[in-house]
Amino acid sequence: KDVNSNIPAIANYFGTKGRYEEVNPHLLDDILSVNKSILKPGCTGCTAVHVTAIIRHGTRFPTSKNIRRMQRLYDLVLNEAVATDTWLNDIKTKWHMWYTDDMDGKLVKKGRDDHRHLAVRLATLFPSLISEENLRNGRIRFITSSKHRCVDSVVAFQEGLLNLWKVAEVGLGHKINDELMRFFDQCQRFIEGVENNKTALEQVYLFKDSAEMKRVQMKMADQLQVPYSHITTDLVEAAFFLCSYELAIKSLNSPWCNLFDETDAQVLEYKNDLKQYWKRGYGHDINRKSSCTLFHDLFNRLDRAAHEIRFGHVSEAVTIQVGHAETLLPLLALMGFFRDEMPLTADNLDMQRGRTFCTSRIVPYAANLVFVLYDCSEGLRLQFLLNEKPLNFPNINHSAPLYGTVREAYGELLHGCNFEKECELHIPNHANEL
Ligand SMILES: O=P(O)(O)O[C@H]1[C@H](OP(=O)(O)O)[C@@H](OP(=O)(O)O)[C@H](O)[C@@H](O)[C@H]1OP(=O)(O)O
Repeated sequence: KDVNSNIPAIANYFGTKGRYEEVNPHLLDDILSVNKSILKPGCTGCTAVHVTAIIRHGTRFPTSKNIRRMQRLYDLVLNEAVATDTWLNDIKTKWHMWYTDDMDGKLVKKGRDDHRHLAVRLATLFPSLISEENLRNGRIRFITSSKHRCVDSVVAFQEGLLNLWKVAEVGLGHKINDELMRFFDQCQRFIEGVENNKTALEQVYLFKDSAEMKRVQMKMADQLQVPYSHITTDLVEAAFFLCSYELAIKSLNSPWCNLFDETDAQVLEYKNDLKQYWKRGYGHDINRKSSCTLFHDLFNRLDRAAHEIRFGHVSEAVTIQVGHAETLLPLLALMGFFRDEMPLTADNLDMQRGRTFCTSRIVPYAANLVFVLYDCSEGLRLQFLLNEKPLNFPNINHSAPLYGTVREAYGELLHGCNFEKECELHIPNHANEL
């Protein structure tokens, strides 16, 4: 059966729990296909001299928080739901709850394949940089978050390269660096002001009580023929996530998907986007300011390559950095990508249907930000690829502008964006404050 026909219509609305294939559907036919024409940075005599790739881990299991919710939903369906439809009967008699608490966000086999295949596609795009020779002579550096799903992803990425070149283990390593890949854990102002501050996600809570969400809850209760009060927003989300995980992990169009149509899915997608916007995106300045460390690290690498190429040799040809959706989103916001005119709020879903801050399109599993530095006849150029597709820097109308133009555009951040200053907690000293 054609694999594409087995994809639920709502698969494009799974937000940060979406498959990479939904963002790049051509990969469903050929997982290793690349489009080299995107690399023509619109100039002559260009040679790629450095690549930095900041990559989200691959497909993972649900976190324990969501596994518990899924178990509660499954129990409710088994004990209370009246099965009239075939799909509901399938949930009650054929499907079983196979997720267990110990899975807690760990990488799944599909997630390892996500990174193995991404490694091969990037090596195909940049054969002179992501090469066996550069791997052997230590010109490819691997950095990861300490979380198991990220460590397992970077190992899978390396396996993809070793398999491609039919090379036995060459003692590859990776450096764990949470200061870079989990910067949000070390930013006091973020921890106090957002992570541990319920009011920071007020719009998410308001949306949970919105008419749009109530409609989805009541529809689900009606389909299951259970009292409205038994279907909370958490259980609605658990059903939505079950559909997303069954597709992402097992490529199945699960019976759970029948609970939602595209209108319902757009409501649940917006709820997730509200969470990401207010916790990782433009909602609070500190969200993006906490990524200053990663921003400066990126441009320090690019600057070093730009300096070294003048002497004909770039010491670090490739940097592979593996993190989380919450690593990529704040950096994208700091650099001005996907900024809507209007903030995302609980009451403006209808006006935000065409929003640019849409995590389903930006950060699926294995999402990746790739920065390519070219040495061209007219100077150095920088190209940005998001999920293997070119994306212009904000307010720069060129697919690979001069590197100096990009540095100028980010001049204020390059000369500022001091992590310590941005993240320190301002403890009012009453004597001075008076
Ligand atoms: O809703 P869950 O518990 O899955 O949220 C996870 C994050 O998953 P996401 O919301 O991005 O789908 C997870 O991000 P990931 O990129 O590592 O998958 C994050 O690490 C984890 O802490 C949960 O985020 P939260 O903000 O703590 O809910």
